[in-house]
Formats: sequence, structure tokens, C-alpha cells
Amino acid sequence: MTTEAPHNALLPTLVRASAGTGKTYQLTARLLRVLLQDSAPETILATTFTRKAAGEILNRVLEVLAKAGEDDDPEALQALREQVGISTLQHQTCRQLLHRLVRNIHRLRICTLDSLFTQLARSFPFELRLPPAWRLTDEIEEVWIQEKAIQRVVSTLNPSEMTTMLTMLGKGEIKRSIQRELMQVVDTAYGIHRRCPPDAWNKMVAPRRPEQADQTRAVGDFRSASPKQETVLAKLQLLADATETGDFKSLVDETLIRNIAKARRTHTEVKFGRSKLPDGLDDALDTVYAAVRTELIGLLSAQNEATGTILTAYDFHVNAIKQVGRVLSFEDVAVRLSKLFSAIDYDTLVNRMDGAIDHLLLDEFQDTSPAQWQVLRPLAVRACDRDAVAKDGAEWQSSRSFFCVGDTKQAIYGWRGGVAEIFDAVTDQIDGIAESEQNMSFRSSPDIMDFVNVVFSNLARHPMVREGDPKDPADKSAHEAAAIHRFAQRFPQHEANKKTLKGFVQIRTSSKVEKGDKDANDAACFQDAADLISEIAADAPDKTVGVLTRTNAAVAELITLLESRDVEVSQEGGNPLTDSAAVVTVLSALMMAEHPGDGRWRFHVEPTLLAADRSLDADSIRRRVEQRGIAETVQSLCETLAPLCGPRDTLRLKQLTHLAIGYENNPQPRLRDFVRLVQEKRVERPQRAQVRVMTVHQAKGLEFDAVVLPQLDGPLTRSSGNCVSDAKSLSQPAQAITRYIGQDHWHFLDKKWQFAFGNQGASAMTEALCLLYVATTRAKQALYLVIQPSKKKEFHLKTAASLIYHAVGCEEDPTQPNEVMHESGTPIWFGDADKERVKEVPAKTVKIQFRHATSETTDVPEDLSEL
Ligand SMILES: Nc1ncnc2c1ncn2[C@@H]1O[C@H](COP(=O)(O)OP(=O)(O)OP(=O)(O)O)[C@@H](O)[C@H]1O
Repeated sequence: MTTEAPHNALLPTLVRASAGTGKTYQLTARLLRVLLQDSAPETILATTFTRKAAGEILNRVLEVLAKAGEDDDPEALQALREQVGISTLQHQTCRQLLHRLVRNIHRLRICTLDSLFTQLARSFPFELRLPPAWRLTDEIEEVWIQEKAIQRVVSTLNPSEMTTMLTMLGKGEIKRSIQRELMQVVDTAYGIHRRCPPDAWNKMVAPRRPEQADQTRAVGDFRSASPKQETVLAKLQLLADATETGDFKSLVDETLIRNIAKARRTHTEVKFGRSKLPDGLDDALDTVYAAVRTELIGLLSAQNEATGTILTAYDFHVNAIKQVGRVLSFEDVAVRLSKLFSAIDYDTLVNRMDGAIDHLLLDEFQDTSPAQWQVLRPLAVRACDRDAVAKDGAEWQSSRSFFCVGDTKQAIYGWRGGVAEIFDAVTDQIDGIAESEQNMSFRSSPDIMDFVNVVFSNLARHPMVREGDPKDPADKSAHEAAAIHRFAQRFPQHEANKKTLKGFVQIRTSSKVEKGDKDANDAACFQDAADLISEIAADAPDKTVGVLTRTNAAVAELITLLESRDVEVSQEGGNPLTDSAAVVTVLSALMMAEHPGDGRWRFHVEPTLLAADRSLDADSIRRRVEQRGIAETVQSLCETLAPLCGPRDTLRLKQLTHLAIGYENNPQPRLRDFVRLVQEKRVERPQRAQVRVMTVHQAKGLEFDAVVLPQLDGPLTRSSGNCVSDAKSLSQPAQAITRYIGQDHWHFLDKKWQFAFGNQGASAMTEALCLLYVATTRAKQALYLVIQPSKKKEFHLKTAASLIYHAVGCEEDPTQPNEVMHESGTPIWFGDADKERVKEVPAKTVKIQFRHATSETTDVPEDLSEL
């Protein structure tokens, strides 16, 4: 059976494939193998992460079969033979398969996980308690429903309950408005709340406060102590006062309290600064520490309880609203399915699904969430049946098969539940699965691959990275350092397939704004990056350039800077239409009709052509909406404005009209909701420009000839988490959840929670490294990193820039502006060989000059305000 099966039998396989190694190629190869052994299309299921990727796989299957089917294209046939590993494959077989496939194309399921889950849900309407004729919501409708549910939560609590709840949520303080506080709770904790048992928020229990007698004794000890140093005396008085009045909350952030925890952990004396404390205070210090701990854990536990109460009420209302509206989100479907599938037997599944899935192929597997894996697992286990591989004449046939491919180094969706450990879950839970690894990039030049290898293998050169488990589990940065170390250790060496492809890597510092704040220095860095990008675009007009940022705000800023330099630029994923002044005018006219008494809208519309048209006052627009609907009104407003607009705004007005036509299908179209939709929905421009700007998340799966990374400064991870669970593995859902507390307070937690918090910090750091990996591996030929000059020579902060600086072994002074820190490869990577001015360069330093669009100068002045 499988043990003797040859390499071309479709054994259950998991492929760990690095960036650019051709995951789509391999998945397509496997799919073709399955089809070539005459498996019925309806028994095959291939899933990917985006609809675009699903379309790409189907296209590739049809395309290679069509080419290999041509009698006069022996090369295409040979390429396909190599791809599928069948040396005897004939033109005619390819043609026959293509015809069969085209006739049955509707039966072949190549789809996203979201769409698979929606199909599965339709097979279990009763078990999943789905409302009849339900439909899926989109992100914007989800936000509206969320707000409505929060309003209901607020209205069901009486004012005093609400005040108590808010006080508990804010750990004793009311910091925000009710709506904003609850919105934040829902945003950050509802996702995890709905996957946990109802009592999960009640598991963090505050320890008992020390006995009153012990507290009284401690006060006496503090008061009678006579330290030499005034500062120590003042601190002991403070402890005594707080203990006497029971005001332990005021001590939560005291350094001395933190020092007690540290001393107990390291079995050393308690100190304050460099000063020793007087002898005989140990019991008193332990008493006050225990009381402060009770206070903080008590506040946290109250916050958890309030969070659980709010979320339970929210869950009730949000479900009620959705049930009445007959709508569900993808997430709702996944949660309901995962609960159902954890207890279902496969035969029921097959009966209800109208046919079995015998061949399962999963792409981008690292982004599968635990809940999604719970749904896929029964399908995978069945597809891995070892007895399904048998010899049929000369050929091995696999009546079932399982294949999954992904890259743990590209797991960048931790925030929506994706976890790299899912790979280990597959190898643990599926017997006899074969694993393979691919590290040969078909995308990037050797120079890019060398750089990527050097950076990620040497991350541990950063001065703040230490090996091994954190000695102090309450030290967040130790958990992060360990995560960086692990990433480097596990990093496989990549190779470039295209050995002669020219490549270039450059790290340069941007200009410095003396005494400038962070915003000023960010702006200077973006200005320099925009200059660089416009140079690349001009020098290499037939090469694509990807500009990848961390934040959406940076995308918007860079687009503005590039447009001001006349660079043709587009944004992946699109912008809201409000990036056009013409669209904003139309929206103001609509808002003027909705709120005729509010002068703001009239003020905005007045100087425009719309105001000149007397038939377009607030009343007439409102009447038109009532009589003819939103779409027709929007169209007529757009037509009035269009003659004044350039091509860019005209296109946006057209897109606005399309949006309005689509919106009108909404059961209750309302003007203000439409305006909000326009403000939030991203609409892509139809044509891609040579330069494309996007966040690294949006760049996943894409490739560019040159990549520019202008936002590598700033902390790698966000400082605070949201909530933390005690989940130990993917198969065991969390039993306990708590709200996050800042790292200065981790010492109050017990060890179990310290590790849970630390693991969360480590995961966030791993995800940040994955993002950096995705960013650097999008480049085919050239990679430009623009970093801000460091404030100090010890470039120690944990930023992407400093990790790279140390990993590459840069020796240049990082505080210097406009310097090349590292350079390798061929600077004229885009030119023909005979046009090359410079050949291979090893790492070197050159003073660089920026050409600001607003200035004729070639040297950057120290102070940007001079420009
Ligand atoms: N076997 C192959 N032979 C030649 N070119 C290939 C092969 N496999 C992939 N390629 C090419 O290499 C590039 C990268 O392939 P692909 O996008 O499938 O990689 P990937 O593994 O999905 O990358 P990533 O995970 O980084 O998105 C593409 O341009 C693709 O056409």
C-alpha cells in the first residue's frame, strides 16, 4: 500500500514552501495529477485565500492543458510532463482532459475558504440555526450592525449599572465615552469571546488580601525603620501611608513594589535605586506587595467580569439583529461550522454535502485559523485514507488524496486567527503525511536571495536578542528576543533559480530634521523615498515598482508625494472615493439635503458648480431622492460636475455612480448610510500604474521588479495587546481569557499567565518578522530600504531598521543622514549589459544626494523647512 507506493502516487503531502518557490505552480501540478488520473471534478476541492488566487489556479490549469494539447507544441507537453511527473503523457490526453474539464467546469471547486464555508453552511441550515433565505454581510454592514447592537446593550442597562460597568471596564476609571469604550471591547475581545466557554472571563481570581493584623504590623515596621537615605525614608513612609488608608492602587506603579518582585524572583535583596533597605523589613514588604497584587488582580478580574457581561449581552443583541435581518458574516459562518464539525461524523457530512470530497488541496495553509482547521480536519482525515492508493494496471491510482502547501514565514494574519502552528497540527493529526520543503526561488535574483538569507539568518546579531527561554517570564522583551532567535534558527537558506538575473540591494538613511519630532522625521523619510521612487520609475520605465508600507496612512501620504512628482501611481486594494474633491462635493450636496439646517454642507457646496444650478438646492435634491432614488440623484449630480473635472475626478465620479446603483439594491437605502459607505469603501482604479503603493499585507502573493521599503522605523510590535487566552494548543480551545495589562505589571500575574502574556508578545514579534520577510521577498531584482538616521550610535531599539542593520553587519554610522549603509549587486540592475556603468558592488558607503521635487538643489539641507 502507501509504503511501497511510488513517488507519483498521490500520497498525503504537506509542502513547506518559501517565498517565490512556486506554490501556485505546485498546487496546479497536483491538481493536474488528480485530474489526469480521471478523478471526477466534483470530487476535488482546492482552496486558496483570495478569489484572485482561485481564478489564477483555474486559468493556469486550462492554459497548460490547452498548450500541451497542441500537436505542434512539444515543449509545452514536455513542460507539463515535468510538472506532473508523468513522462508518457500525450498531446491527445491533454486535449481530452481539457474538453472534459470545460464541459464540467461548474463541478470543479476551486474557491476561497470563505466561499467553501458558505457552501457547507447551506448544507446544514437547521443544525447551524440559519435564518431562511440568509445572505452574507459585507464589512461595512457589519460595522453598522455592531453599532446597533452596542446601542441596544447601552439601552438595556440602567444608568447606575452602566456607570459600574464602565468603571470596572476602565479598572476604576471612566476614560472614554460609553459608545467608544464598548466599541473597543467588542473590537478587541468579541472574536475570542465567542470561541470560549461562558465562564472563561471569570478565571482570573484575585488572591486574598493579607490579614489586617499583618498590614498593621507592616505599617509599624515601615514607620519605625530608620534608613540613612532620605529617598528611602520617603518611600517607606509612602508604603506606610498607603497601607494605613488601604490605598494600594496608588502603589501599583511604584518602582519599589516592582523591585520586591524582582528580588524575590532572583533571591536577592530588595533595593531602591542603589540603596539597600534597612534590615527586618522583609515581612512588611511582602505584605504590602501581596496587598498591591490583590488590588491589581482584583481590578483586572473586575474588568474581565465586566467584559464578559458586556460581550454576552452584545452577543445576544447582535445575533438577534442578524437573525431578523437574515444576515451572517463569514466569521459567523466559520464559528457555527467549527462548533458543528467538532462533533460530526463524516458519513453525515457526505450525505448532506451532496457528494464526497475525495481530493483536498489547500493553498496558503499558514493562514488557516484553528476554527477553519476544525472544519477542514474531517475532510482532510478522510482524504488521507491510506487504503485509497492502489495499482490500476500499470498506473498508481489514488481514489483520495490530500495536499497542502504554505509558508510559516509568511503567517501575517495572526490578528484574524491564522497561526503558523497549524502546520504542526496537520503533521500531528494526520498519520503518515509526507513533508517536503522548497527553498529555490523562481522569483528573485541571487542578490536579493543572498540579502534575505543574511538578514534572516543573522537576526540574533541584534544586541537585544538572547537565546533560550526567558529567565524572567514577566519580561516581555525577553519573550520577544527568544522569538527573534527562534525565527533565525529555523530560517532555511534560500537559493535563486535565475542565477544570471541582475539584482541590487541598497540600505540608505534619509534626511534628518534637526530637533524635529517623529512626524517631521517620518515626513522627511517619505520625501526622500518619493524622490528615489521617481528616479527609479524614470530610469527603468518598463519595470514594475512596489512601494510597501506598514500603515494605510503611509500609503496615502506616499501617493500624494508621488503624484506631486508626476509619477504614475496606483494603490493596491484602492482608496475610498473621497480621495477626489469632486466626489466629496457630491457627498456634501447629499448631506445638505439630509440636514438642510446644518450650514457646513451648504458652505462646502456653495463655491462649486452645483450651487450655480438653481434646481440643485437642498429641497430639490431631497425631493429627487424621494421620487427617483439615490442612484439617479447621484448620477445627475455627477453629470453636472463632470464637465469641470479632469480625467482622474471624472473616473471617480463614474465609480461613485456605480456604487450608488449597487447600493440601491439595499432593502432600506438611506442617504446618510450611503455617504458613509462611500467614505469607507475602497475602490480601486481600473488601471495599474508602473508604481504601486500598498501595505505589506496587501502585497502578499504579489511580485515587483523593484521594491522600496520606506517605513522600517518605529516599534516592530504594537505596545499593548487586547486580551490574552490560556489556549495551549490549536486543538484545545482556551478555557480562560483576560484583558491585557501593560508589561510593567506582568510581575503581579502568576507564572501561568506570565507565560500566556509572554507567548502573545512572542507571537506578535514572529508576525512582525513574517511581515518583514514578505516585504523583502516581493522583489525580483532590486530592493531599496530607506531608513531614518538613528538617534544614537547604539542602534538598539527593536525596529525592523535596526534588526536589518545589525544582521547585515553594517559598520557605517547609523546616525548620519543621507548615507548608504549597505549596497550589493548591480546598481544599474535594469539596464542592458553594455549600458552598465557599474558592475557588481560589494557593501560600500557613498554620500547620496536626493532630488526633491520642490527644489532644484541636489544636496539636502539639514533642516527641511529651508525647502
Ligand atoms: N517551476 C517553476 N519554473 C519556472 N518558474 C516558476 C516555477 N514556479 C514558479 N515560477 C515563477 O516564479 C514566480 C513565483 O511563483 P509563485 O508566485 O507561485 O510563488 P509563491 O511560492 O506563491 O510565492 P509567495 O509565497 O512569495 O507569494 C512566478 O513568477 C512564477 O511564474
